[in-house]
Amino acid sequence: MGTPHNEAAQGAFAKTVLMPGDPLRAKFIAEHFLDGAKLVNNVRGVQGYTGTYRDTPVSVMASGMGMPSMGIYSYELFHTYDVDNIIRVGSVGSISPRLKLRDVVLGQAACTDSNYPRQYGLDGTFSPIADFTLLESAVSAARRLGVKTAVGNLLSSDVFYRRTEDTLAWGRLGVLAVEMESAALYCNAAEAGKRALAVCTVSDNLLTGEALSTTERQTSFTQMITLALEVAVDMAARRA
Ligand SMILES: O=P(O)(O)O[C@H]1O[C@H](CO)[C@@H](O)[C@H]1O
Ligand SMILES: O=c1cc[nH]c(=O)[nH]1
Repeated sequence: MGTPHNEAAQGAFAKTVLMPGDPLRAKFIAEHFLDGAKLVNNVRGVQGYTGTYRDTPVSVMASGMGMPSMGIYSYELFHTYDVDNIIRVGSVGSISPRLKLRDVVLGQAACTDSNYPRQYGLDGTFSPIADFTLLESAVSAARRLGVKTAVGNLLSSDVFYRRTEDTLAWGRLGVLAVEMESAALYCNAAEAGKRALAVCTVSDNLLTGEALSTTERQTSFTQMITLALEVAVDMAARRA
C-alpha cells in the first residue's frame, strides 16, 4: 500500500529518515554514506533509499522545496510508513553575523511566515520546535566529531526570492538562518507525536552576498550528513 507520492512497500523505510530538499543530495547520501542502499521510492523523481550506516538501517528521501512539499512527504513517512524520526539535512542562508559559509546549524525552533500551522485551528501562535532528544543527540555527536555547530532559531519562509531587508529583520531577533521546510516538518512531527530535527549547512550569506555553487550544495555537506547519520545510530541504540 503506497500513497499518491510514495510507492515504497510497508516496512521499506527505516525508523530514521534523512531528508534533504534536493533529490540529488539524497542520491549522493545513499551512494556515498549508506551500505547496500536500495531505491524504495521514485514517484515524481523524489528518490527514497534505504541502506545501513554503521550497521544501522537508515533511509534518505528528498522533501522537495517548500512547506507544502515537505508537509506531504513527512506526513506520509510518519503516518503511512510509521517512521519515528525525520532529520532534515538542508541548506540555509545565514542572517547572523555569527555564521559563515559551510557552518552547521541545528534548528532548535523554526519561525515561519507561512500559514501552515493555521490548519490546526489554534487561537494563537504555535511554536514549531525540534525534538529535544534528537537535538541533544546531535549536540553530543557534534562534540564527539569535533564539528562546530550553532544551535538556535531558523526562519522557514514560503519565499526564496524575498526582500533581503525583511529577512534581516528576523536576524535582529536572533534568528540564525533562513530556509523553507523546517517549520512544516516540526508541525507534522508534533501532530504525529514523532520526532524531527533540522541539521543545516550555510550555503548563502545574506549579509555578505557570498554563496556556494550548485555542485557544492549537492555533494559537499559531509559534516552535516555525518552528524545526522550519527544521530540515527544513537536513536536506534536507544530503541534496542
Ligand atoms: O537545500 P535544501 O534542503 O533544498 O534547502 C534549501 O534550499 C532550497 C532553496 O534553494 C529550499 O528547499 C531551502 O530550504
Ligand atoms: O531558503 C534558502 C536556502 C538556502 N539559502 C537561502 O538563501 N535561502
